[in-house]
Amino acid sequence: MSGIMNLSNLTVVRGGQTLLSGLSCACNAGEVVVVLGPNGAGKSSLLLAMAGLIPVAGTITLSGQLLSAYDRREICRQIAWQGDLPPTEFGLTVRQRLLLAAGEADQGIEATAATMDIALLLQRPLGELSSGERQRVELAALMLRDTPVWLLDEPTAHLDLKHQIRCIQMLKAQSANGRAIITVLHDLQQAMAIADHLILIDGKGAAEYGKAAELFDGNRLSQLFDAPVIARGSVLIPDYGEER
Ligand SMILES: Nc1ncnc2c1ncn2[C@@H]1O[C@H](COP(=O)(O)OP(=O)(O)OP(=O)(O)O)[C@@H](O)[C@H]1O
Repeated sequence: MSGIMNLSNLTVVRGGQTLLSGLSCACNAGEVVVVLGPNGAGKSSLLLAMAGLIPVAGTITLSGQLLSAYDRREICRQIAWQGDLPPTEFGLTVRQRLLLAAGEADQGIEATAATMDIALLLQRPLGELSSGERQRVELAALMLRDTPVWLLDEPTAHLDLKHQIRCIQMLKAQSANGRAIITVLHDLQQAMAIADHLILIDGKGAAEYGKAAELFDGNRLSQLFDAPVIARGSVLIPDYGEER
């Protein structure tokens, strides 16, 4: 395999529990890998492993070198991370948060703020924003960092429908511009809209990697989530039962 990030025979153990074992995959520039699986399966743990933040068995390479051989600063130059909303201490405004992400050059801040629909929030303190507004700020901060790899843990969390769509469109555009994006998602439609490849983690220690077109299958996803997933035309949706 020859992606910008390659996992080979990866095993992740946490709290004495094997979350996944034997996972091999290639994450290529210009492609989106979506990680799906039930709560507690190990999706966030896999991203932490890919950022070099928790120990693993097997190998992870980044730009052709072992991840374990990089220092933290170089990993940060190559990988950007979006996880839970960070704390809002220090009284930073939105503009100051974005300046920190952009490395003090304010080039691109206005355009990025427009893309994430936060232009009117630039002077506001982060601590006064709603969760969805803060999530949009964090996505804008991500866009301002010039890293080839993005590791995203539920980037559409907290977002209303308009901004979920905007986020998914932004991820498509970023991947078309050459970023390698590995993202955890819970929404099947969002996953279908952007995934080139999928990593399915089943919560029992098994993980599977493959082309999205091959792994998006109602039976397979029903089994994965232990929940009914039905096909409506070419779209897979959760079965909530009869409509009222
Ligand atoms: N710091 C930790 N030490 C030990 N075990 C942990 C730690 N953090 C998480 N775990 C355990 O590892 C397992 C996987 O957690 P993880 O957060 O990776 O799941 P997830 O698939 O991202 O779940 P969710 O969909 O709920 O966000 C869980 O059983 C969790 O309890």
